[in-house]
Amino acid sequence: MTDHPASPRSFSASLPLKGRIAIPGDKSISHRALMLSALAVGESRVTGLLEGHDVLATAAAMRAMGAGIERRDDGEWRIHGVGVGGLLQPREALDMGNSGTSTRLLMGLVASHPITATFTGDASLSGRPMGRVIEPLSQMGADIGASPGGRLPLMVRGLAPAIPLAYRLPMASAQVKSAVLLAGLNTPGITEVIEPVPTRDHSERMLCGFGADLEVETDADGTRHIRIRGEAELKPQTIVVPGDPSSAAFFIVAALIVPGSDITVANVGLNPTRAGLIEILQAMGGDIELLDARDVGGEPVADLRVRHSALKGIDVDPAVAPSMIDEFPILFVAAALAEGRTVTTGLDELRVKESDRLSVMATGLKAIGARVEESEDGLIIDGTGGDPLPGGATIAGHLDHRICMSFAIAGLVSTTPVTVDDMAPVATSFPDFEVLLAGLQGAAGAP
Ligand SMILES: O=C(O)C1=C[C@@H](OP(=O)(O)O)[C@@H](O)[C@H](O)C1
Ligand SMILES: C=C(OP(=O)(O)O)C(=O)O
Repeated sequence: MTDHPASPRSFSASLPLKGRIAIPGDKSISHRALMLSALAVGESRVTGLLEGHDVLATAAAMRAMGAGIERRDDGEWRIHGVGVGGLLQPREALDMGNSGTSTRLLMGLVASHPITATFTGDASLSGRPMGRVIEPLSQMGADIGASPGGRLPLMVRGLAPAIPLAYRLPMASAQVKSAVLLAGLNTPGITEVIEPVPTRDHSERMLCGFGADLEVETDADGTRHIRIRGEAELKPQTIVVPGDPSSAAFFIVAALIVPGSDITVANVGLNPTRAGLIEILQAMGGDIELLDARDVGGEPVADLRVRHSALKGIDVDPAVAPSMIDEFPILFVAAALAEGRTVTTGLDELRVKESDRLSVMATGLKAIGARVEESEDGLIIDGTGGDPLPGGATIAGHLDHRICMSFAIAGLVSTTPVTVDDMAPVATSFPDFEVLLAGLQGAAGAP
């Protein structure tokens, strides 16, 4: 992803979206399935793995550290783990591409193994702060040399045995939590993460599934204490990865705002630590019906029927933010079409994603005629009440897949087409995005 030819695309006013699509595998769960399988003793099998560039970067890194990872023709992945403590010294730098999750979680794994690894990434990832993981991992004994500002490229020299730590998260970050827990896997004794604000819990769920000794205690005020006993032996698993709610979000919002739409989005993961967007869109008046609620691979899943709706602006409670942190760009598009004002606050974490998502969304939405004001930690948006946006601008995607997809959807409700300067980054999380979109548009035109 570092250097690629740009793929500009224009998106224009759409016919109603109709039909049914299945959402590909969850990115967060896919990363963890590969990492934990690579640390189990024996062969794990994973189906539904997201085959986006971010997850493939994790697969390549785990291979470079000794795991056997292959994809069969039927789409199942087979992973031969090396056992906790068994990671090998990679011969070359680990190229993390655009992926913050790969970088931060793998830094955690390397930190408690007797190996040294260099991490590199694309221009977006090289601008993101790694100090948040460097700090706790250094306290556990890892020696980390980073570029100025705690950025990539950086080198982690692990320490084995590492020093167990009790670490209180200074920001709501599942990546930091997971980095410390993964370092704790090969650390003698108990490593504890204290989490004042709950974030996605896929690491905890999957570590338990692989047989790690992990317990969670919740204080009366909601603070979670997650304790893992190290030097664990992980048992290989068969994993089915549920669909990614963060990918589903683009089609859910698209159906809500494109007049006449009625779609079913199948296989959507609804882990409560990820499902905040559904709650907010329903509170805005979105017609979203949950069908066939079930359990897939230890995670709640349902099919969602979504129909065009007259949305109303809302004050989004910042407490919901961690459970929809990647969905704000597309929520801002929904808000731009709603009637009245939407106010978001407490979103400073959005400034350190693949791009500064507050500033990039504010600039782009203004360019296509939305009424938006940027504050220090959120956006204030006055919607059109369902009228189309003027559109007619070229949007810089800043190597941020979620920005690119958000403006693609905005184009569907714009009078003049919206051009995204480069859709290539979408392949990091959702390679089939445009194919699925075309399918829903095609179904509308079908007899
Ligand atoms: O742990 C994870 O898989 C992720 C955690 C979140 O990041 P932070 O931990 O930085 O909030 C999220 O934005 C990212 O897309 C995936
Ligand atoms: C923030 C994201 O991912 P990462 O941090 O893994 O790059 C995302 O997918 O929106």
